[in-house]
Amino acid sequence: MTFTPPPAFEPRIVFENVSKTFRRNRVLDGISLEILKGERIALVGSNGAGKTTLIRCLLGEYTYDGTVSVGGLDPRANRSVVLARVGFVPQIPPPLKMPVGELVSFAASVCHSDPKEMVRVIEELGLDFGRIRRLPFVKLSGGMKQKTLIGIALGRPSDILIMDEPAANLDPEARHIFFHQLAERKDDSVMVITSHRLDEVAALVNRVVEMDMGRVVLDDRVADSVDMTSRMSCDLKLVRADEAFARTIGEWGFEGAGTRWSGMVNGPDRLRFMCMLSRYTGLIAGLEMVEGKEVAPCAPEI
Ligand SMILES: Nc1ncnc2c1ncn2[C@@H]1O[C@H](COP(=O)(O)OP(=O)(O)OP(=O)(O)O)[C@@H](O)[C@H]1O
Repeated sequence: MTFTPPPAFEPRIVFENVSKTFRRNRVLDGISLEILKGERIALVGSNGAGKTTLIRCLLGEYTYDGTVSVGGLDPRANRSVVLARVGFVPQIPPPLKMPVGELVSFAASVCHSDPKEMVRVIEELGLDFGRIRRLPFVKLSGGMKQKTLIGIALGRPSDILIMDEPAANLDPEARHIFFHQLAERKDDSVMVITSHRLDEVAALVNRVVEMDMGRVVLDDRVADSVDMTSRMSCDLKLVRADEAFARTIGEWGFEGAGTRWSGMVNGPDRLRFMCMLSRYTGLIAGLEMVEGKEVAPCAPEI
């Protein structure tokens, strides 16, 4: 079977003075933002800052005041065209009862793409599609749902990729593979990834937009230096053994005992790792981190 994807459109998103009010609650307050081809945006902010609402506006799900343009189109008036070209991983998986196999076929038909490619991404993330394809989507674990939704979003042609807290439920190996998959599509599209923690996504992006109470409070370009596919080999020496540290470093997949520990950290996880280490500053007697491309087991998610 051949698949003819809808014509590509310009990977560009523009918000002009966009406001959104739920009853009397002003959730977006005059947002203006232009996102261009090649930009990978971390949309960060505390709970309730308005990140998901902004995304729902650009997907054409909500009415709003102001103007939103996605690939030159009004997403409200052109929802099906926009959704056919925008890959989306939602924060909360929809409670769908349909079997996983049907969901993938349905999603592929909506965006005129080959379901096999979605299955390939899902399996790359570590799911055995043959075993889950007859299960109702709603019965999958949180991580399995997220892997399925990532597969659907990445396993299709798209000019714009929107991900709302996509890595929250992924196991460590899947996180590493997911970073690889994002690295592959790095340059010619637009990516928006939301998180309430910048350290989670800092290494994946080249621009940070922070929201607070429905406004953009920071818009910064960041150095595009971290190799998303790299891993760092790390050796740690402590001044003394510590039970709490041993537990935490064990959760990162490190091996060792007492005062000596070693393990691998995903390149994009390095900031999170250092944040964790900073809690134990007084204990650290020595630290060596060396970037490499090893394929050894990596540091698990905390
Ligand atoms: N459908 C809705 N009806 C009414 N209020 C809503 C609706 N969706 C969001 N809100 C409110 O809008 C505000 C912003 O919510 P939003 O989900 O956009 O924040 P967020 O930045 O994505 O937060 P989080 O990091 O917790 O996901 C919150 O006060 C929320 O209660």
